[in-house]
Amino acid sequence: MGSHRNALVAVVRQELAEARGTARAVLAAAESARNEAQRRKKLIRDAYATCLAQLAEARDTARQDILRRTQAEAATLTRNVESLAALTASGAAGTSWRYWTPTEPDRVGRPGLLRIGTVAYEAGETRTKLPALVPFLDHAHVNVLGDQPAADGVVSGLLLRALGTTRPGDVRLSVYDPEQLGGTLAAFAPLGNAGLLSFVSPGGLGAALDELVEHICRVNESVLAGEYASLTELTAATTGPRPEPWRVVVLLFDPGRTGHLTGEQRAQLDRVVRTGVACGVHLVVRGLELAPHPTVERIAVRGESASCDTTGTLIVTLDAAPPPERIAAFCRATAERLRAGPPPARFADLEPEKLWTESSAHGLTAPIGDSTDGSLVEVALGDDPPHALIGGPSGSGKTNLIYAWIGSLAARYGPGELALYLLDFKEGVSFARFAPGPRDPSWLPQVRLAGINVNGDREFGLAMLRHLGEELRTRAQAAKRYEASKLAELRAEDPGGHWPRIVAVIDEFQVLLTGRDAVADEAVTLLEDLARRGRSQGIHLILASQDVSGIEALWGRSGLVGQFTLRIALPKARRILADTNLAAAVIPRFHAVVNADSGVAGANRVVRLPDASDRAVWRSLQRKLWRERPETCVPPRLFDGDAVPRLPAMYRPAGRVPRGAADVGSSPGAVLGERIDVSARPARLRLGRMPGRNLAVLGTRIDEACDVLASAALSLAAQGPARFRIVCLDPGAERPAARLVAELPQADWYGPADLDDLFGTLAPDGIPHYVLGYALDAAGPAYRERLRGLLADGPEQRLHVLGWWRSVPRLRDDLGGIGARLDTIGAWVALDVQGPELSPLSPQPGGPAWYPRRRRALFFDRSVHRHPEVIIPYEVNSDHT
Ligand SMILES: Nc1ncnc2c1ncn2[C@@H]1O[C@H](COP(=O)(O)OP(=O)(O)OP(=O)(O)O)[C@@H](O)[C@H]1O
Repeated sequence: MGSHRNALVAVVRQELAEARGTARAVLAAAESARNEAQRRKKLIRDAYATCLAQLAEARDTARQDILRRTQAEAATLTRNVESLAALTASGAAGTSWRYWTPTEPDRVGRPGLLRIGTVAYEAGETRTKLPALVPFLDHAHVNVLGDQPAADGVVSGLLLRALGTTRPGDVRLSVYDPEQLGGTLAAFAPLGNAGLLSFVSPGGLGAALDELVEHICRVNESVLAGEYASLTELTAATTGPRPEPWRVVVLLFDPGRTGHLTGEQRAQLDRVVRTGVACGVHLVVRGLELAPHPTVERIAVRGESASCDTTGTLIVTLDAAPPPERIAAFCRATAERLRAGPPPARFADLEPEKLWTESSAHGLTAPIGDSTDGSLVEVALGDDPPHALIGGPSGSGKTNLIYAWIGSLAARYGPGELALYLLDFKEGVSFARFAPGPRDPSWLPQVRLAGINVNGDREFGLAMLRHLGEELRTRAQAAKRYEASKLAELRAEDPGGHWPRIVAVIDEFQVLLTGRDAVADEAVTLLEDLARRGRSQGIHLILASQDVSGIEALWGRSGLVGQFTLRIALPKARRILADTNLAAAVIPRFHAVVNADSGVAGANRVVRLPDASDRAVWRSLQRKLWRERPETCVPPRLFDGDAVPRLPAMYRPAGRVPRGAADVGSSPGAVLGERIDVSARPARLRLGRMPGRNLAVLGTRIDEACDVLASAALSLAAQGPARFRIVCLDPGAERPAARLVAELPQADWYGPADLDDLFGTLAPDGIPHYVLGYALDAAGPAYRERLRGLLADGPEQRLHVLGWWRSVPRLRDDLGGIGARLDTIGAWVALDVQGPELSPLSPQPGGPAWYPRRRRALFFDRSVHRHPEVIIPYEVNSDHT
């Protein structure tokens, strides 16, 4: 029993032990599960915290980014708004009173917005202020409501800004101030002296409103006449001054009172509100609410602040009222200026709104200034009048007038419509501005030729006239082909052709005509032809002179002067207008009388001329036109009488020396200098195998003689194989002669002791030989015989002498003395040799009319010239200029 119990106990114990073991295991598993759960919970907590931190960081970055962008955008926006404000309310429209001065608009300027105060604005971290702007002239009536005296400050500020941004006389004020009897705006009273301000009496409001309504009716009926919607539109369409001034009517009511207006007055006021702005009538009403209308700008004043329709809910901090003494000073100055008349047009006012829109088929019309009422005065060139004569004493403004005219034409007519040829016989460079220069690369695209410092070179004037004469012939032939009788018809028949109108301006033209010589005779003939036939071929002449005798010389040639029906007389000009027409004697400085009827009294128009001489103003127009030039446009030819041309590189030997066998051509051309012509061609002497093909350079100017010989030799060397023998018998010429030897491919040097050698070795070998003789007259009698033989027989064997003799008698001595035949000298270049001395060499009895001058030479080639021609010896080495 005891063992059974023991056994039972043992079983129970065993089971208990097992149950405990199981319970322990279960506990351990539960604990491990709990631990795992706790670990996971911690993990999740940690992840959550990280997530939160990351989110916070991301949010922070995003916020920073947004803030940065907002700031940048706000800054840009502020800048834009500021520049917009500066643009729409520039100068007197927006400057604070401290720095305020009136700014007159240009002719095409239209009123913008006006500042009344500032609006505070947060631009990022900075607080900034923008001008608060309201519309007024051409845009709105202004209705100021609220506290006085700030409201009065707004009114006087707006009025001053409006007056200061318009021309004197363009705004007329009426003030109705029944409480203060005009005292509120007393500072504006000086305007009354010029009729720009009137006060309406306390009982006169009804009549004043009736008058305004009638004015609006009249503007609608006779000024706008159904063609324009508003005065603004009409003014924009015309070039003249504003057809009607703005009428600004200020009505100052006391806000504390009521019953300001009768029913009839209210109805009239409403009519003005509805219709006034289009007709230039603007109300400024304080203390009475105007009927709502899109053209009413309401400004509600509270203390020193305000809100208005334009700025919406933004609070405007109002500017202080302008100081009364400043208003009064401005009004006095305006009245004074009005009495003195409007200021003359500025050069920029002559510019059209768009460049190069005009066709010159029927003529050239351009304003050159304005009349005393401010409207531009146009001057026409075409079939009638075809040509113009300008006169006025020195300093009266002829050059300035020419600049103004050229600028005005050039802005309207492009290079396909207008070609300009400009010549100034005065000493000076007035036309140089049209050509590219070292300081300004721009040029006027219409200018084909500009001549400056031409006073000594009448031949250049002649060359220009000849060139125009050729153009006239070309046009006449084309007109004949197309059966056209004038340029407009030719252009219509030949639309693909290039037929611009040509305007040739010759300042101090009388220089060309004075003197009884071949130049004057030919110039008159050419001018007469151009004046007579140029009219129908679109070639127009503008001649200017300060010299009465020069103009009188023209009067003697009735065939010529009769064509110049357009006369422009500057102050104190004589003989430009008809004798009975004394207008030029009484016009003030910088004015001109324009008369398109040959100067008869009754056809005068007085023009105020703008200042077109100012280089900066001119340059701004020229640069604009230059940038617009078509690709085909080439710079003008500039002839400067004071400049010495250099021998062009193409006439100098370069690169490979031509081989002996190369073909040299039958008559190589020796280049001697630049011709005085429109295209600056070189003067050439053909050296063929014919008797007399030698050259004599005559005179004592060593530099120029050396340059002539050097350019002849170098240009011959550049054309093909040739052999040169340099004979230098004057120590003064040794340097340039030695330089020439150095530059020539095949040249030998002969000094005074080598003359036997020279003559002894000269033999024809098929290649041209050129003997360049410096001071050949120094060879002396011993060599004369051989020299004569060489001159006579050499050219046919291609042996040519290009020699310098220091005088004509010495040349003659070398050739056989008095009575000697000079046939062996087929061509000569005379430097400082007087005309009569050249008579033995010249076809004209008594010699050519030639007055030697620096860097000019007379060239005569018996085989091509009827008369000698003036040339400019090229500078070959730059030792002497
Ligand atoms: N309309 C003008 N407004 C302002 N200045 C002007 C005006 N016209 C001319 N001038 C100035 O007057 C001066 C003389 O003018 P300009 O050289 O045109 O006269 P001119 O008649 O050509 O004289 P000259 O025959 O001696 O050359 C210049 O300094 C020029 O700038």
